[in-house]
Amino acid sequence: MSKAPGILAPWKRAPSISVQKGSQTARHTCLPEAPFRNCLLSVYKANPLTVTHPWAEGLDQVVIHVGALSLKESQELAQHAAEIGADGIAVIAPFFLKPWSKDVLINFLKEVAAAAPALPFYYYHIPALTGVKIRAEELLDGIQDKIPTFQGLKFSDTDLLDFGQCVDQNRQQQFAFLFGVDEQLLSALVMGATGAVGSTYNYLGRKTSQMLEAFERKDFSLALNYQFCIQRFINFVVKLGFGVSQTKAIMTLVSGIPMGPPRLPLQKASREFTDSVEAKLKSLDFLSFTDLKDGDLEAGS
Ligand SMILES: CC(=O)N[C@@H]([C@@H](O)[C@H](O)[C@H](O)CO)[C@@H](O)CC(=O)C(=O)O
Repeated sequence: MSKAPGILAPWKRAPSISVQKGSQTARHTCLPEAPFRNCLLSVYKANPLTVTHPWAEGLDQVVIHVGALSLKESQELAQHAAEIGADGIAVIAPFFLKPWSKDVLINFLKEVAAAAPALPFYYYHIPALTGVKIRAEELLDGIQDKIPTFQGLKFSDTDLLDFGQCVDQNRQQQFAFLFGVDEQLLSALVMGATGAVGSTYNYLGRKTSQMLEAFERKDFSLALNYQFCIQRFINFVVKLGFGVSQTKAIMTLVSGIPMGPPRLPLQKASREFTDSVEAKLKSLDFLSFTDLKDGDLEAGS
């Protein structure tokens, strides 16, 4: 894995990218649907990512999310990911017709993984959105016997008991444990997270990098200060109402790159939201005035 500015040692085994946009530098794991969650399910098929896509340039690795509601569609996406040279695939649990037991979910994942047998496979655990609450710790028990390409887990849940047990019970494996609750990342690092994937790293990269550096230096008090600072921002936007549309609006605000409007059924974030966020980012010293770019806020919000 190549080195890049802002790379920190705990992120060794995770497939990762370094993102540098203006003053925002961060290294984080890349599941392309995270920065572009509209790609998840509905959009990917119509607009498949390619590893030569401008967004993928300079990335260390590209892991493509191929989850879908139908097994066949998921397998087709997995094959396509292999054909275009992805470094791995990730899959969420199907959530309309849900798997109700660990064995059923494993069988579904196994069939998807088998469609791209040369690619590392990641399970994307996000029960708040899928409604599939099978504990990750149970799922990981013996998973490589069923899915030999299993490489790791993206864990987007606040259950740190479950996350900790995933790490603790798999110490002999070289799995990637990628954490997805940005406001709790420090706790997950203590538990053994090897990487992170999250929406806020697209614009809070610098503060997150500083937290990771402090953690690496074992300056836990400073790391906690950074985590609290990040929490203050996330707490603020959660109270205003925070989701994919708002993420797009903030990314446009910070980067100046128009992210485009969200697709139905999502509604674009209001101008009032964007204005409040801009003021908050400045008051928390996340951004100076010059960091903010003149993006096309209409297109991006
Ligand atoms: C439920 C959810 O959206 N979680 C986010 C977090 O990054 C989240 O936005 C952040 O922790 C703020 O709560 C990620 O884990 C998932 C994500 O970014 C994605 O799939 O697009």
